[in-house]
Amino acid sequence: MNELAGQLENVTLPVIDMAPLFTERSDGRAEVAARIQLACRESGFFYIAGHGISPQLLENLERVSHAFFALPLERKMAIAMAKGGHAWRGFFAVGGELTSGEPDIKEGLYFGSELAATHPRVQAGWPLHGANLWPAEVPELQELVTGYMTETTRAAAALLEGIALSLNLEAGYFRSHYTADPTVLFRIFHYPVPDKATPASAWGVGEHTDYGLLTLLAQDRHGGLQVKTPSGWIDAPPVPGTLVCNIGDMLDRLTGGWFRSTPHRVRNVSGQGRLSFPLFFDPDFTAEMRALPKQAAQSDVGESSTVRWDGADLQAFEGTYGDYLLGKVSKVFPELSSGVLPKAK
Ligand SMILES: O=C(O)CCC(=O)C(=O)O
Ligand SMILES: [Fe+2]
Repeated sequence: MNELAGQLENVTLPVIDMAPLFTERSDGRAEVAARIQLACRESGFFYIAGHGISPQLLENLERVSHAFFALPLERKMAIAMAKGGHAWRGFFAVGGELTSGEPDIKEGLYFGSELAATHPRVQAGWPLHGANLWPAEVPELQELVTGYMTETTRAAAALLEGIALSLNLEAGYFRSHYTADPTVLFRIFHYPVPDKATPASAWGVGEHTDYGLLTLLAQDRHGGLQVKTPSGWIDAPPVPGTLVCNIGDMLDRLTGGWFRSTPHRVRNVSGQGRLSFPLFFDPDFTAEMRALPKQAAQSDVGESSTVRWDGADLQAFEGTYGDYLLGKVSKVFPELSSGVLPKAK
């Protein structure tokens, strides 16, 4: 951790070394779990070190992603999301996503678990299930994205064991109840330098919370991510070698608000194009969302747990994770969803 020390001066969120979660050492695991518990209750955001993801892989992914976004718009549109249909994959242009009702100043690529046309869920026409779209001009992207998703999913699964321990549940609790067949979505975002036509009030990503269990975010050196804390908005600047981790609405729902799904937003003021790489490690599409068993520590839920950034009553949600996700997706991509998604709750 020493080499990090100098980088941490402007960082107020905790950095948690999760390496003990990859071992059998119960004392080390308990210590990590205690730190996770504190972070999830305080802000729902922390950095993870010791995640096991190859820095070389991330470096290559960054280089190749820049090459993709530098293509002319019409070449990027060759894999536009509309062509991914139900699977919800491919490219969207700046202004194409409305995270909190207004167009975001970002473009991006959507990926997910690769499912063949013969997979029963694809055959049955399930939304958000299917094959990824890959750009012909940047062939290296496929192997890099696939490798990054594999490594980051492994880190997320280990981290979820730490979260289970932090809730007095057995380490495998979430795996056996919620993530045996997880919903894994991965995105690459490019936040361009705002041009003269961009209103000063516009956001790269508007204020929102994430939908599922865990988000693991790699960001390049430019920064711009802000997190809402009880004492106001704070920056979550890049810390080399770490990822930002935050918990989503479903962990908030499962813990009755004891763990926070915290609003965040992005504005790129670096003067250069910014890349970020969020991976969402979420429950099975079919998993029913209800409160955790009683032994999960969740006794002193404060009032803030019921007052949400979007006015929604998260604790009242009942249904599967798929229901929840489709409801969200149809709001952030209204145009696309009207054609391809079944009516969501
Ligand atoms: O780009 C970032 O730093 C954050 C992206 C984000 O919040 C999201 O994709 O949910
Ligand atoms: Fe987010």
